[in-house]
Formats: sequence, structure tokens, C-alpha cells
Amino acid sequence: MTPPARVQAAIDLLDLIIAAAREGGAAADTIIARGFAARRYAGSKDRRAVRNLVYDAIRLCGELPRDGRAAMLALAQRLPGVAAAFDGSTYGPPAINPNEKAAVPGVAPAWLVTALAASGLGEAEQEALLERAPLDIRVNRLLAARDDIAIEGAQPLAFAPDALRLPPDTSVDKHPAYDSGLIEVQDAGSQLVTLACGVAPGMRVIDLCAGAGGKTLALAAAMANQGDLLATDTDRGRLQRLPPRAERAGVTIARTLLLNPGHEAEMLADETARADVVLIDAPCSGTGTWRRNPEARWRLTADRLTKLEATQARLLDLAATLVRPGGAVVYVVCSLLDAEGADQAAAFLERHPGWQAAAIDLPAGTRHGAGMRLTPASDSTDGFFVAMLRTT
Ligand SMILES: C[S@@+](CC[C@H](N)C(=O)[O-])C[C@H]1O[C@@H](n2cnc3c(N)ncnc32)[C@H](O)[C@@H]1O
Repeated sequence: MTPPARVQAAIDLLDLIIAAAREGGAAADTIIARGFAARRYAGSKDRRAVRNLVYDAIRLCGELPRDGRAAMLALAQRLPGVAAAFDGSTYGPPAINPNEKAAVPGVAPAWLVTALAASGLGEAEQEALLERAPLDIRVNRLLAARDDIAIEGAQPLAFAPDALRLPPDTSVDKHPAYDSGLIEVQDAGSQLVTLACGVAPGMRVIDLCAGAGGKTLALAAAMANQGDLLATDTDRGRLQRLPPRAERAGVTIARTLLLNPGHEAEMLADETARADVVLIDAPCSGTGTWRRNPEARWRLTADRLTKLEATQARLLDLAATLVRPGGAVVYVVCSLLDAEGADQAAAFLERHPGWQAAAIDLPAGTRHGAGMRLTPASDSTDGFFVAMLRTT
């Protein structure tokens, strides 16, 4: 493909991504994969170049752009090579009309920038939310030690004991260590918030929002595969992916329970007041993972955020019923909005006399409200809030 043809292909994909953001359609990654499947003539270099153009344009535009061309025009204002591609050639975009409006660069929609600033994130912290994320893996200490893993360019992270940071384009899923369950792709921040749970062999632990089990597997490793680990979620598709992953990782203590939304408490009645630790990796806006899904900031609405906050509070109250006296609820969100993090923890403590915030001992992060915060700018991880809430 010529450089102009690559730019036009990126514009076409951006049109689809923008429409999907407006209408609640597929994620950008899915749209890009489908787009390439339909463009068999694009080689691997073309695909990488088009993908980079698409993501650079998404990262640059804070508000949802009018269309793909407006987004690419914003990028053209920064990159002369992209501007030169608007040459009107056969497969390229038509030449730039001097009156055409480019999308306005920015971190996020204005209401979200205000909410991030009110949550204590300065400009540099906000901008770092949109940098390219590194590629981290967790070494599964049930089957291997970090030193056993030989992957070219892998760097051990000083602040996360099981983490290796890999060169960006490493094909992890093609590595033999992946097939045999020795490694999992997992951001170092995710690894740290699991570490914050302080679980140990023999404990009874519930991973209330387990999804496909990213943190369940890390919990099982920290428990040395001893104890009882219940992984629950309301999403059948995600939870179904957990058992095969557990098998590959040699995890034998995890059992799963699919919850019926609205009936979680009844379904967990047998678990009342028994757990040493309940991890709530709560559904959230994901502002801390914009590095991976930058178009998520175009999809979030104030209404959606309010609904998420209500679910988070409900899950906190549910988790409190599952913990034994002296046990802990560990509340985690991959969001840096206080409404989902520090404010939720504070509101929980107000609603539940007899509960206290416990100190979390982590090798990274900063104290924030009743818990700790990890951010891309300060910790080079995804953004997280984590609090440990203990009952007496
Ligand atoms: C942040 S994701 C969890 C990611 C997962 N723990 C991991 O490490 O890969 C939040 C999860 O909460 C689940 N969820 C949403 N509402 C829930 C509810 N009422 N009860 C339990 N899980 C819920 C979602 O289906 C989603 O899988």
C-alpha cells in the first residue's frame, strides 16, 4: 500500500470506530481486525502502519470526532508525513481544503477532564493515561520462577515480584512458556492490586468479579494452590474462559459460580461470613486502562458512570456480608475517578460502622483516600485504586 492508501484505510476504520462509539458497537480492536480480514492485500507492515495511524488519531482526539477524516486531519497538523498523504491520488484521501475543520486535540471529553482534575490528576498524569501501554507478563509461580523464563528483551520489574516487561511486539501467545501455563499476559498494576489482597495458603477467598480469571489465577498462585478460591461473575462468556485457563496454569483450587444479576446475595447465601478475603475487581469506567482502549473515553457517559457507581456500592455491601469477622474486603477499580475509587471506599466506611481501612503494603503506588492509587505517570502501570477494608 502507498502511504496515502494507508492513511485512507485508517480514515475508513476510524469512521467505523466513531460510529461504534456513538451507537455502542464493537471495540476498536475488533473493528480493526475485521477491517484487515476484509483487506487481504494489506501486508503485515501495512497493517502495523494503519493500526498505528488509527490509534495515534484516537489518542489525539479528546472529544468524539465528527468523522475519521476530521480525526486524521488533526494528526496531519502534527505529522507532516500524514499531511503529505492527503494528495488526492487514486487510493489516497482527497487534498485538504483550507476551510476544513480538523478534530480538536485533547485528553478526553471536557466533563471527564474536569472529573479527572477533581480526582487530583494534573495535566501530566492525565496525558500519561493515553501513552502506549507496555507489555507485561506475570510468571506463574506455581510452575516457574521469574529467572526460569527466557524471553528476548524481557526485563524484571523491581516493584512487582512476578512481572517481566517485554519488548512491545513480542508474540507472547506463540511462546512455549505460554502454552505450558508458565506465563500470563497481565499488567504489572493488576499484579500489584492482587498482591494487595495479602492472601496466603489455606485461606478461603472469593474473587467476586472474576471475569475470565486474570486475578483469580494470580490469587491461586499467591495461595500456593492451597485453600478455597471461589470465582464468581455475572458474565457467562467471561467466566467460561476461566476453567481452561486455570487448567493450563495448574490451578486446582478455583471453582466458579455464575451469578444471576440482582440475585447475587441469594446465590452466595452459603458463603455468608466465611471468607478471609473478598476481592471486588469491580466493573468500572476503565479510565485507568485508556492506554489500551483509548476510544473508551468517547463511549463513557455521565449516566453510565452513575450506573457503575450504584453497582460498585451494591457489590461492596454484598462483599461485607461474605467476610468472616476479622476478614477483609479488597476493593479495586481500574479507574482513577474518585467517584469510583476513594469516594466509594469512604461511603462504604460511613455505611458500615465497625469497618476500617487497613494499610496496604505495596512496593509502588501512592496513598489516596482510604487506599492507594497506581498511575501510568507515577508507576508505569495501568491506573488503579485499591482499598483494603477490614471488619473487627
Ligand atoms: C474489571 S472486570 C473483572 C476483571 C477480572 N477480575 C480480571 O482480572 O480479568 C469486572 C467484572 O465484573 C463483572 N460484573 C459486573 N456486574 C457484576 C455483578 N453484579 N456481580 C459480579 N460480577 C459482576 C463483569 O462481568 C466483569 O467481568
